[in-house]
Amino acid sequence: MPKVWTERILDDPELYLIRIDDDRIKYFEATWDIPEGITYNAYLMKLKDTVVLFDITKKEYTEEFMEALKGIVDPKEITHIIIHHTEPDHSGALPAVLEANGYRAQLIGTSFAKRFLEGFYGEKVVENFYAIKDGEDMNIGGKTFRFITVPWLHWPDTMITYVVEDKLIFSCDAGGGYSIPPVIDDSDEKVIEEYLPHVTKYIVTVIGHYHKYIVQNIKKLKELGIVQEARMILPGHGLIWRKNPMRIFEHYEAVGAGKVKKGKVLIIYDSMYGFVERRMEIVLDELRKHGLNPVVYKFTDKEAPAVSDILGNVPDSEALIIGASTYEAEIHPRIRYALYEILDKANYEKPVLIVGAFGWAGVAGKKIETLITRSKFDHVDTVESRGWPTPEEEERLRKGVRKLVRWIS
Ligand SMILES: Cc1cc2nc3c(=O)[nH]c(=O)nc-3n(C[C@H](O)[C@H](O)[C@H](O)COP(=O)(O)O)c2cc1C
Repeated sequence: MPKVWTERILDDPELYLIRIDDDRIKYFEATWDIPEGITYNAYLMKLKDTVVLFDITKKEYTEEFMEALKGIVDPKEITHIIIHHTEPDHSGALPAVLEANGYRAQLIGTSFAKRFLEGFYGEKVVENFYAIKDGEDMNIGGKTFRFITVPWLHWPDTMITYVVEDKLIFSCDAGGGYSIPPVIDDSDEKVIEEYLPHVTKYIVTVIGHYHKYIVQNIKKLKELGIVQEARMILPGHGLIWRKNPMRIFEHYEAVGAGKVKKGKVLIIYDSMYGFVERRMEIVLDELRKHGLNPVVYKFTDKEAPAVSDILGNVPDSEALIIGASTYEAEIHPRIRYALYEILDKANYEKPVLIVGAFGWAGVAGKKIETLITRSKFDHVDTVESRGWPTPEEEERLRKGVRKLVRWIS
């Protein structure tokens, strides 16, 4: 059974969090390994003669959500449902909520959201849907609700709500992260330190494909002045930010821009029988001589790290070293997949050194080089050879690392 939190988080206005801790999930979006789990956060605000529900939850947790909701309000009393983003982890239980509500509530979202909801759940769900314009203000229960579109954070339908008088930002996916924090907000520094790497992993795997929009949209919100003055940021996943609301958007900006941790070098390689591995031992030795901090992920016959974890380590790395064997005239399949995702989700301007091993005709190194050259990454060197590395090969590898070190510095 997932833990369900129904917490009153503000008295004025009367605001509740309904958080479902999904500890059953293994692969977010049927792709990203998240043994750390995820939470789905919805919020409910009671105002004068008005009850506003912000987002919902995943279909799988409809029963738990309805029970929690009924503990706070009679669903028939809900007058407005704000849909920030229609992805079914936030909207799956919408038909059940509307059913219990007798279809009285007005839905509010972008015109994209209306189209998507109709496609997901049918016409009836959007019969009473109001499509907002970017920056539009609506008076709801005596408060000014400002709706601001933030396209591609993380779908084209996405918007946030700013409750002007109370300076509250309901931000849905933006500001969210993986894992199930043991508390609901940012009051404990230790919790935040453990949580932020899960936020980075979430940003890269979920929004990474659109990471330039992270920077653009936060700039837009800053120009509107609302990030700086926000009293609370209330995302659709993970911690609520009320002690230092700016901090989560600063973290998003840093990841979006690929802000580096000095000295961190991400190393990814496969090795079936130890030939690439031997090369990487030489590379690691040379890196350490230069005082760099390697973070290593390797695919062998004993281990296969999650690509989601590798992706989470790209944004703050100063450089990448990719090692691969040639496999049936291709890049080894594990590295092929990891690289494909890096280029799609974590395509940053960072230097890359390529290391390859082959049996009869090297292909992997050249193929990786072509992919890197066409991406935002900078190609530093490719060192590829047959079988066990000779002393000359060892020197070529060390030279490649020194070139990378010079590039970084
Ligand atoms: C299934 C398989 C397919 C391979 N295909 C190729 C190939 O197409 N071309 C090549 O030159 N070597 C090929 N090799 C040889 C490896 O690339 C070579 O042994 C390399 O040194 C392996 O490094 P590793 O033990 O670190 O994985 C293949 C090896 C295996 C096991």
